[in-house]
Amino acid sequence: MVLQELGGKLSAALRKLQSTTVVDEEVVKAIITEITRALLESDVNIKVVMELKKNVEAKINRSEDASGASKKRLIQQAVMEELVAMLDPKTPPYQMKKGASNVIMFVGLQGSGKTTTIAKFAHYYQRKGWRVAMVCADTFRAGAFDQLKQNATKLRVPFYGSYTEADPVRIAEEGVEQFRKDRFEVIIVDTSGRHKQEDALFEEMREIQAAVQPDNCVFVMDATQGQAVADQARAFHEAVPVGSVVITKLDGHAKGGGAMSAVAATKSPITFLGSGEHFDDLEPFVASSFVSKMLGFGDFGSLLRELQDTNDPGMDPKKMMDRMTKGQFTLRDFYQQIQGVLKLGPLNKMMGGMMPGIPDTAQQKRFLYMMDSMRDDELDGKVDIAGNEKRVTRIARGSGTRVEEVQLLLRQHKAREKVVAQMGKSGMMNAATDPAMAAKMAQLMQNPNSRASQAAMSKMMSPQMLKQMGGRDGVAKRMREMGGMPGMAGGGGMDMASMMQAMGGGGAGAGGAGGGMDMASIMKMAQQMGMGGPPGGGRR
Ligand SMILES: Nc1nc2c(ncn2[C@@H]2O[C@H](COP(=O)(O)OP(=O)(O)OP(=O)(O)O)[C@@H](O)[C@H]2O)c(=O)[nH]1
Repeated sequence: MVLQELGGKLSAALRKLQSTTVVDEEVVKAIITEITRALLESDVNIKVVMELKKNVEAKINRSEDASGASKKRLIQQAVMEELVAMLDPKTPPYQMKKGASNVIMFVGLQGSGKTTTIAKFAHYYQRKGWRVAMVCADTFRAGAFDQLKQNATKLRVPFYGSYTEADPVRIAEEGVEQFRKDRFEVIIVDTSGRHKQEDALFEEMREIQAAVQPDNCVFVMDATQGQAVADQARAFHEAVPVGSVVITKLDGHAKGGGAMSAVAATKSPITFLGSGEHFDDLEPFVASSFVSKMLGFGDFGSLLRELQDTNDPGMDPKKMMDRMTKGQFTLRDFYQQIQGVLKLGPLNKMMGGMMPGIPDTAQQKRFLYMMDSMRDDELDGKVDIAGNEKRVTRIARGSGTRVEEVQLLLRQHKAREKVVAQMGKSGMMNAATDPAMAAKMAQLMQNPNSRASQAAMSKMMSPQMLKQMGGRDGVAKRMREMGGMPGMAGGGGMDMASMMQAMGGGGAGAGGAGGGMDMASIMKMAQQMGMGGPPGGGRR
């Protein structure tokens, strides 16, 4: 997770709200001051910070007479919205077209992390099942071709380049032509960087751009310089049609917030963030999800996007739901579920708190390692492992765990399988995946403090679930808590109600992950199975 420090400071300021009962002018002022300071410390431009402050204050002042609880929510919502607005240039980025040749030219200064990012980018699309190839048109830096070649070989991605040809335009043209002919879907062109912005670099970029006619120019930029990158971003933007930006080296860097807001100000959409030196360290960027995650509110949006994007047919969430409605629950399903829970972050903890007997995060991860050592037929429940001592020992050894732990995993899986089988038989699973029910729950969550909503919510639950939640009072308490949670009760595109509706509706945006991923089913399944959340995305 990038920008931890800033996130920690911002959420600490917001958490103060939770502990105060009286929200008077002084409290509001103190919180806004803390947020302002946190942003300035992460090098966000002072003008941008002042604008944000002004907007938050205006939003709060507009509803002067709001009561304590709703005022808290209002402040949290306003902060969320303003942070999202700061990072979202509202310019749609280039959309990759499946089945066509998308030529993507990467530009950036030397050392910005361009070549590394290209490998991450290739890996990202490759994992999703796209046919990827790379062209090295960086003839300026000695060793650039070797670096790209090494990465491409590790990733098993075809590459094109030359040790002898000195003309980058010619290499780019030839490489792209060959890969177009071979119908590659993502053709990445690496171009040279220079130590600083100079005319020769921009001229070369323009020539390559004219020769290969890329569908998108991705500008790679190093975050460590903070807001100072604004000039650089503008200069590249003027030289070539930059369609998206990747910001690198955001891992633990104090100035990241400055770089991100500076880029957003140039109206170039940020599409990915680099957060380390490994191929996996690339996070797709969506402002609302990012802010929500940064503040520690969990990130349903990107979880669902991952679910939709997953390319492994065994990990298809729709198929998983289909199987579950039939009462089947394989180890592979268990794997997906644990992954989903792990991705929920703090929300995992919150939901976990509702249910006893949930393995902690470390144990969940060890379960994943064990399942990584299993064969497909074992994951798919075609053969039994529990009775095969040799396999249990082998799996323990392969995953660096103990035999008893593998047995624990198998027992936990069996227990869940039993519950799903029962639910499947009773038809409860079908009710749980009913979008109308999700919409109704969403509506009720809009008034978490109303006694009528609490009663209606209780009525929607099965007697066992109601009992588990501590009866009507327990449901009321849970609703109030969720309603009072920032990001849950509205705003920032992350509110519980619209999330439920989106997921339940199965339509646009985050929803539609097989139509079966509504909040009601997630909550219900979580309740029934002693787990914390929805099934997770593709397996690594
Ligand atoms: N911590 C961290 N390091 C990164 C990240 N991205 C790249 N790097 C490191 O930054 C250094 C420069 O990256 P390169 O990819 O070689 O740089 P480049 O921009 O391709 O350089 P040119 O090809 O000369 O333009 C390398 O040591 C990378 O490992 C990131 O997201 N986080």
